[in-house]
Amino acid sequence: MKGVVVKSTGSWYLVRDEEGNLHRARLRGKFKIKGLKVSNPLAVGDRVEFEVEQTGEDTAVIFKIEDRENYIIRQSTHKTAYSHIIAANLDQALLIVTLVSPRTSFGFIDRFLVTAEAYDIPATLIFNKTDLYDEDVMDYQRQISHMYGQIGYPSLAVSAKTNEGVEEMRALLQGKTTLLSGHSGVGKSTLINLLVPDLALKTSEISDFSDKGVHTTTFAEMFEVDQDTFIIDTPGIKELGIVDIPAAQLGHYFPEMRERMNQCRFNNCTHFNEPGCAVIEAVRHNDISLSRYESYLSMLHGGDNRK
Ligand SMILES: Nc1nc2c(ncn2[C@@H]2O[C@H](COP(=O)(O)OP(=O)(O)OP(=O)(O)O)[C@@H](O)[C@H]2O)c(=O)[nH]1
Ligand SMILES: [Zn+2]
Repeated sequence: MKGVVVKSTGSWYLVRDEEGNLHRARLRGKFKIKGLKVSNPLAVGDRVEFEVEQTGEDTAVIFKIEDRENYIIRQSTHKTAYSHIIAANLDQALLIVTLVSPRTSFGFIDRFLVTAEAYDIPATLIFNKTDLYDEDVMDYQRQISHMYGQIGYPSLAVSAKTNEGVEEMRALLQGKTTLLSGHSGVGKSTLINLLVPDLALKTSEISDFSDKGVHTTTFAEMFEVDQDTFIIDTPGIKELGIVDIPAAQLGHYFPEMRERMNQCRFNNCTHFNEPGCAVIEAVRHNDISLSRYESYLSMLHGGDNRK
């Protein structure tokens, strides 16, 4: 049978078959990922082949993992330890942000976008809580959306309270597997509740299986919106684990810098204080937004990109 992993603990997995039934499964044999030490060989979103058999707690055995289109990992804070794959086979990532109550910082947004670039996952910004925006904040939101739109990140304004934009958000998700991310308090859970029918039921179905095992940390859960539409939630993960990006490479993950950097005088330009830097020139002329450039500098000098 074929299925998709909807929960991964590293020792056992929950697999949803094509008819929508859940199976608790283990992995047959050892699977290794080249050049990566991971604590879980299989992650939420992985497409697998499995057979059903009764082996103690687990009722299925996974014998094949299909090649991944992409995946995101969470790096361990200790250099020596293993990484954890958060999710695989994502079509897109939506970052939920708010301009009031709480206000999401540009630094946070831009680190998320750099991560999405690094993993090659299209990203969209969702501005939630528009019911709380006054005219000035509305204007500001439109300006920010315009700025991000110009560099290739679409956005959508929604309110989980008034339902404004929620149908458009549903349309964005349609037929795709989408990672939803956002700072605590932006309304991610409220939106997921609006978007996923019978969410409470699905959550309890999934946790029914979890209760059979010892307590294990999971990093992501996948919910079905409809037969070919899925949402991946990452509870407790504020930021995606960013890959280590050398200083000279960081600009590649800012699309508006990437398109200008071959005009810099030095080909190893870090766009900080080098003479003849095309990026700095573009910031001076407002062709690159100052807030994006500030995020870039803060990542460049932050050393540890995860901060
Ligand atoms: N006014 C307004 N309040 C909202 C909206 N969406 C969510 N909220 C409120 O914002 C608060 C946080 O919402 P949650 O859905 O719990 O936020 P979350 O992002 O899941 O946060 P964590 O559970 O901490 O990860 C709750 O009090 C919600 O009722 C909205 O569109 N407008
Ligand atoms: Zn430069």
